[in-house]
Amino acid sequence: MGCSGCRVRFNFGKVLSKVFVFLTMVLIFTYFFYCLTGICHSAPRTLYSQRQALDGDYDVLDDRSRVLDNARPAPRLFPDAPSNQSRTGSADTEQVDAPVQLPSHTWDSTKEGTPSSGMSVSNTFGTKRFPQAIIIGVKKGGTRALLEFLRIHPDVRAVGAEPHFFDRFYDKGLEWYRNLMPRTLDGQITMEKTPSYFVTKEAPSRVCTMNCKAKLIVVVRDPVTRAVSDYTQTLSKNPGLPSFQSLALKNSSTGLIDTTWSAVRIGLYAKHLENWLQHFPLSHFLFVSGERLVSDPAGEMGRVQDFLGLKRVVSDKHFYFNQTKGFPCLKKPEGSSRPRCLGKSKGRPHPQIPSEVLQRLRDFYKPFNHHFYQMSGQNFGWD
Ligand SMILES: Nc1ncnc2c1ncn2[C@@H]1O[C@H](COP(=O)(O)OS(=O)(=O)O)[C@@H](OP(=O)(O)O)[C@H]1O
Repeated sequence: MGCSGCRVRFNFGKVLSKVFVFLTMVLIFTYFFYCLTGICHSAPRTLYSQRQALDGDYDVLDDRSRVLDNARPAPRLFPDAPSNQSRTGSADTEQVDAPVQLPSHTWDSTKEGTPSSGMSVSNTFGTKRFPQAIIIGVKKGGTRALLEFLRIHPDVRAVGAEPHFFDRFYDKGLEWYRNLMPRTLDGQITMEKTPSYFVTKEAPSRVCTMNCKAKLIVVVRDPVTRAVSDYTQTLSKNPGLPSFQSLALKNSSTGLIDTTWSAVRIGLYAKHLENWLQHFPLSHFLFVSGERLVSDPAGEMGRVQDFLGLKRVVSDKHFYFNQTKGFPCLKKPEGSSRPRCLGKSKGRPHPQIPSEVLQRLRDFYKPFNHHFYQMSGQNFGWD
């Protein structure tokens, strides 16, 4: 009697250990399945993203908005949106920024999009494709605002951080680049923005090697204000920087402009555009006014959506003017807790620059601006 009780307990123990082994195998199998479909890749922060966080133009909010973008459910598609080219899929490489304290009015996607909590199954659907449209410039033109406004569109998926593939990381190869892209479904557009492409000599031929049909967006802003904005950004990281005028002028008595200073050189839009036009026809470009993106974001977004062949989804109902920020911000999306403005690194107050220095720069840019108006067929009214 006692012995048969032992046997029952013994058998029960065996069954229990078998169940345990079975469950462990199910767990391991499930883990590998998710790894194969890409989810495990989301957690670690790559060396590359850390490098970007240290980079001059990098906005820490950007990566987290990318996490949100990759985590949101698959959006509804519009049949009239352009179709994608590449169809091959590969593993995800999410980039996750360390949490930082954010002011309540800034873009904050940490709550909704942490890799542990927010990874929806939509992440496993779709295909990583090369971008069909790229915001190639210009630095300090308003490129971040444009990309974030575009990301509201259900048919646009974009890399949050700047990949810098066609200028800095080209030797990593096209597959590396495609792996950075979010997955898209048919009819969705893949996008990225790296404003330094516009002034990179090799970028046009490299972009053409990837996709000669790519649509190219350039956000342009008065080159004088742009130069001051560029200087303000550098100054914020290096408070010991010499004055704007000492960098902009070769010699204060002659008043000659130093075109070797990147803050000045980037504003020679006609010169950079000439380089791009050797590889792409003008019809592939859309020039967005950085000024109108602030004064009339919905109007400018209408042009951008038309250019991309998208239905006009982003409209004036998405924006409001935030008096504190001094810029348009996105209205509180349904189901979200707060409205969204760009971070502190966008819309910084500019230092006072002597008016004669600004005037000297204006005179210097005038012929280049006019040449650019002729080339682009648009008068931006900077002078
Ligand atoms: N909605 C909104 N919110 C905040 N800022 C806005 C917005 N729209 C355009 N801008 C202008 O964008 C300027 C920064 O440009 P970029 O995003 O291209 O800068 S960067 O090259 O990525 O560093 C930034 O320049 P500064 O004002 O000099 O900081 C802004 O003037």
